[in-house]
Amino acid sequence: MSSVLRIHQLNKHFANGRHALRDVSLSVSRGEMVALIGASGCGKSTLLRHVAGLVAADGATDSLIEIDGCCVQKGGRIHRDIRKVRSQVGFVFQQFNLVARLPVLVNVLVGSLHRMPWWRSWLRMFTAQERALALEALGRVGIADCHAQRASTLSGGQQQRAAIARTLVQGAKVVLADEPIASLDPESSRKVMEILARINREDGCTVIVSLHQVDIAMKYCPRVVALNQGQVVFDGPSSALTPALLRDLYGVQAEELLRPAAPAAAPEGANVHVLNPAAPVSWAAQAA
Ligand SMILES: Nc1ncnc2c1ncn2[C@@H]1O[C@H](COP(=O)(O)OP(=O)(O)OP(=O)(O)O)[C@@H](O)[C@H]1O
Repeated sequence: MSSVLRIHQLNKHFANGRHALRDVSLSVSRGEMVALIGASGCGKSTLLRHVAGLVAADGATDSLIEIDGCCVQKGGRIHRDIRKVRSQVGFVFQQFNLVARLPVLVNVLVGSLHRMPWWRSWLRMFTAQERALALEALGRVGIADCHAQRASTLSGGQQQRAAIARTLVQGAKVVLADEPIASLDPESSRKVMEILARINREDGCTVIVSLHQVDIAMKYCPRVVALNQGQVVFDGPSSALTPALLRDLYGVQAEELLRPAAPAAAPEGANVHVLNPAAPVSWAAQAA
């Protein structure tokens, strides 16, 4: 499989001296669905923001980020053609990032702005074809009937689904989802994760999603990358992760990752690994 994302020797110190990313190197193949896990403050958001070219890495280094062979940043400098690269990358934020007062359909149509002349985007003049595409995307995430409502009137889960519809309209090859379910109830979380898995499966879209709970990462993502204090400490099949390994990697912080998702998140008959920190042996046996 060809590599769609390449990260080489990424380091990031913030102005306050915090060393948030330490020599991060990763390669993600086209069509993979990868979970980025780690305790709070380990650098998940910082890494995704670097990949999207929203933050520059430390200068005077050999760092490199490429998406589909195009440079996002090199040696701490964001590439001058970053807008072109960003058009291939959909970013789903924890807090949805929709324009609250605008209708849902217009929010989704924002995903097509990069394909139209500036005057049309400025006047918000969308063609019938663009509207049809946006409606179709809303249908795929199950909220077509909400298209005329203001974004602010949707539930959190519906807003997140609208944000995913926006990436569909954008035609993103890579979707970066930064804790997309962190503020959602279990049932909405399940729907959002199912939709991300479906666009990965059906559209061949590469998905990298940061998550707090290991059980959700294991259920939806065949590959897991775990960070600890800005460093990649595990990169491999999610089935290889065990509570014992997580405790080795994280020490006391492992409890944060092992906290199971609420049972309501599990669909009937689903093969969910419910992580019980009190019973690591049986869970490890199940995962093996
Ligand atoms: N703009 C900034 N200035 C200074 N420090 C920052 C900045 N952004 C992030 N940090 C620090 O970098 C580290 C990594 O933060 P980051 O938000 O990437 O973690 P995270 O793994 O996404 O955490 P969470 O799961 O809580 O969202 C943290 O210690 C954070 O305080």
